[in-house]
Amino acid sequence: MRKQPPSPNPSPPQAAPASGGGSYGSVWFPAAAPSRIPAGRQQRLGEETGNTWPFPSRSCSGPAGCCSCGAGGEEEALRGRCCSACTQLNQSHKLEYIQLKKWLKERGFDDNNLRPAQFSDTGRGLMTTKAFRAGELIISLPEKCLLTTGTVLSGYLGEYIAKWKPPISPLIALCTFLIAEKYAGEQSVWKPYLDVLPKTYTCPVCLEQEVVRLLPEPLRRKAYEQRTVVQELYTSSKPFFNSLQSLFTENVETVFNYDALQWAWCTINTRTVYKKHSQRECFSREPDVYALAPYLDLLNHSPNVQVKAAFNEKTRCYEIGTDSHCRRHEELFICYGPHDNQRLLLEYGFVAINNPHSGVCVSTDTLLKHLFLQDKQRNMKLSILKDHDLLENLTFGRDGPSWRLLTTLKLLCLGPDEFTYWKKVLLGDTVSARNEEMSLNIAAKICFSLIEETQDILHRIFQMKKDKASLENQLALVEALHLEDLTILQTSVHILHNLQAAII
Ligand SMILES: C[S@@+](CC[C@H](N)C(=O)[O-])C[C@H]1O[C@@H](n2cnc3c(N)ncnc32)[C@H](O)[C@@H]1O
Repeated sequence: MRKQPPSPNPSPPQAAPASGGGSYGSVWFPAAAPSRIPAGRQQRLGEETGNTWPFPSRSCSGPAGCCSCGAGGEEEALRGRCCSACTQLNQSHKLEYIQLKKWLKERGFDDNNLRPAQFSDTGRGLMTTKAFRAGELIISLPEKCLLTTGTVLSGYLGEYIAKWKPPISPLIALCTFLIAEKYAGEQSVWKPYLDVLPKTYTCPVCLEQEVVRLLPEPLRRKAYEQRTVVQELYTSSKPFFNSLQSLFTENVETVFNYDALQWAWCTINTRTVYKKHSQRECFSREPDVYALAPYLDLLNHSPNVQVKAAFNEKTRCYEIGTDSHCRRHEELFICYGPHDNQRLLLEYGFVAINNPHSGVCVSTDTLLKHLFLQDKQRNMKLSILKDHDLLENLTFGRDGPSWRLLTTLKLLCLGPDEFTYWKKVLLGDTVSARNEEMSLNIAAKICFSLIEETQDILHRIFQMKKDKASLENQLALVEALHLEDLTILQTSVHILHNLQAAII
């Protein structure tokens, strides 16, 4: 048990300077993560980017009478009965959500337009109880409900953080708070929020090694980096954790163990919104941009939605507004950023089906395997490509091979008599029909070899799912990623086939 309970009424987080100011000053988009987390999120929800995103495309294709079609009765919808296409289960009657709503109401948040629900395709999320018009505010969460470093400093940890040298990072301050409060259990003022946080996560740092080995590159490398980052964070924070011993009757090493830090790190990495705080002397220089936003953080991601989100300095609420119409009894989505599936898995531990931002990478190794070793100009071509940054980010997407990939292949396929035209290729001009045909043929060969590799790995996952039931969820996640890649590659094959037919 912790000796000293947290202050019963932690004062509200310190006011942060304008992070966009005014209503919807900025967009729901993440911020630069501290440089010590290279494999973590580079941006946080709500950071200003100048971008906005398209709005919920999700609509029920179920039979008439289904709740989400709008044809069914509200009662039926709220009971969670639905067609198979949009199966959703209202969760708001559950004790943990009733307590969370009560806790939020005490802090000025009372909302009846959204309710927690379990969705068949996206898991737990928020369902609308009314239609939203474009431009309407969908949620406005008072500052009092936010958990920031201000919350941490104003409580019992404040004096320990203030006197600790070298200063800890804002991120580790938040992790420490989450771990200590979770450990406090019934005594924690934040219990209603902590009770609805996920118990486990599926970010790569939490995946078993044998599952990580099944990830495609470059995600696999980043997954290892993420593990190292969290392990190093744990090792470097241990002396600070030890300094908190007087707060606990138990050994702090039991309270602040590696699993606890991993859980807290994932909570912050997957759930915080962007809220900038001014630099404080008691913290290291890493950016202080995190805010945990209870309830609001139940909103799932869709790459096809458009919302605006920011902390409103006038109303002192974190606000999200929609840019399009959203129907009643549908899952309400926000957009975490224009991320491909590898990034979604790395930073949030999930994969979005039909993600328009996803592509399959062609590594330099794969490229080189398909080139002619006897080409005397090979090294010169590779050096030109390197100078023009055309050996990285070569992809197959849902619209076929990327311009970068095709340009790279066209340059590599220049015949000895065509080599002098390499600048034309970089400008996007056609050099010869032979060059066009050859580059498309190699693109198709690469695509077929990637399809084979993906099918092999899917087969391995299929076998492992049978042998290792305990890894079922983790394997399903990696399987979803590869299945999406397979769809992209198969689409690319068709597109390449049409392009080849067009030039013959
Ligand atoms: C901010 S939380 C959203 C609420 C979360 N589903 C929950 O139950 O607490 C972000 C996490 O939700 C999950 N998530 C978000 N969007 C998703 C989607 N489209 N499909 C599946 N899982 C999603 C991922 O686990 C992600 O790390």
